[in-house]
Amino acid sequence: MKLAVMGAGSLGTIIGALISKNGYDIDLIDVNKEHVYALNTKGATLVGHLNETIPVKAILPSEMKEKYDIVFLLTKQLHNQSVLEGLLPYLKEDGTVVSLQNGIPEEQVASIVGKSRVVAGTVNFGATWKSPGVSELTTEYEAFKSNAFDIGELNGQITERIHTIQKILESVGHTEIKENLVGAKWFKLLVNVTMSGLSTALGCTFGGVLDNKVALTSAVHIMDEVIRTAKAQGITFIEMLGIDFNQLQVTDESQIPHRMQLLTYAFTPQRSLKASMLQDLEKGRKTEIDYINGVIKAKGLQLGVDTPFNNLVVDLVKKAEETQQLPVFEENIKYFEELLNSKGK
Ligand SMILES: NC(=O)C1=CN([C@@H]2O[C@H](COP(=O)(O)OP(=O)(O)OC[C@H]3O[C@@H](n4cnc5c(N)ncnc54)[C@H](OP(=O)(O)O)[C@@H]3O)[C@@H](O)[C@H]2O)C=CC1
Ligand SMILES: CC(C)(CO)C(=O)C(=O)O
Repeated sequence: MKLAVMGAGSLGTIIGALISKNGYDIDLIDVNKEHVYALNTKGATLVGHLNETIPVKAILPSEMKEKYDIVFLLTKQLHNQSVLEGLLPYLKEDGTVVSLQNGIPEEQVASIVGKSRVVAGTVNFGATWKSPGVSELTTEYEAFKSNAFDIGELNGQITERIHTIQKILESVGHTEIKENLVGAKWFKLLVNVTMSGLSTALGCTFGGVLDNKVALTSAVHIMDEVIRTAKAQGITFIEMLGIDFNQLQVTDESQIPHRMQLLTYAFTPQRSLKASMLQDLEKGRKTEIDYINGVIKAKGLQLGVDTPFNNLVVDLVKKAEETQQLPVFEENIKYFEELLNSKGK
């Protein structure tokens, strides 16, 4: 079985290396020449909550030769059209693309490679690319090992191929097959919209959001907007940490302190996480904001759900992209404070 990771960056380096270590034949495909060279000559060096160097085979997209059975898609969504069009000649007729990106990219992926060749999943840990050949695991080891991926078929069926993919991903960490894949993707979207989007807009870690009353109250409202948008489409989130997020819509102001407590409980173990979108801003790059908070803004508009907190996150992140200035917490928190005051919240 011939495997590939398409986009061996922060996550792809770790995932590709650990699958390779388990004896699978996997190519780590990436456009960064220096990174590809370092991976081939020195191996993949995993740091942070991991500490090992693993021999891997890395190639540039222009060096693809063989056809792949399974490709783990780990480039940023911004590049999906060109990445997938380039991959098409190298994907077997009965091959599969495992879309592991944040957001809800499956429709677009399917429109390029064909619906029957797509399965999807969520990555439940964080990683940061450090330098050529080196990637850092930013989630604590136990949390990473015990809850690495949720995966599933788009139609929720339990098939032989989803079991095969589960077995491969178990090389990295615990992998659950979800019949409610849409609910799993939307739960990850809720996390990304609420915590990654807001922390990026404020230029802080997840802990920075939890430690500030205005930020945490805003996070509750952002989460509420996601829940309302999901509900309007008939989407049911999977449960996480025994919490049913479907029940957390804010119908009365008095519920806000309880929601703040729940967010603190759920994300305290992730305090040190820095959203991948903030890492993009630090590198002077465009973020996936259109595919994360932008999805809620667009769907909210379409479905008649008001999403002012989420729209503010989109505006602030886009401003940072355009001006190439990193968000400053003390400046941007004022916009959220104004929004809270204007709503009398
Ligand atoms: N990092 C994290 O903690 C998490 C990220 N995710 C999601 O996973 C996905 C990947 O994220 P992440 O690993 O952070 O992203 P990175 O940007 O770190 O990695 C993507 C890699 O793909 C490379 N690349 C760009 N264009 C191409 C191309 N045409 N062909 C092959 N490789 C290409 C990039 O090279 P170059 O940098 O030179 O452009 C980079 O090395 C995203 O959707 C993200 O939202 C999900 C959970 C956690
Ligand atoms: C929440 C986090 C950090 C890890 O799952 C992530 O998905 C991201 O910021 O891209």
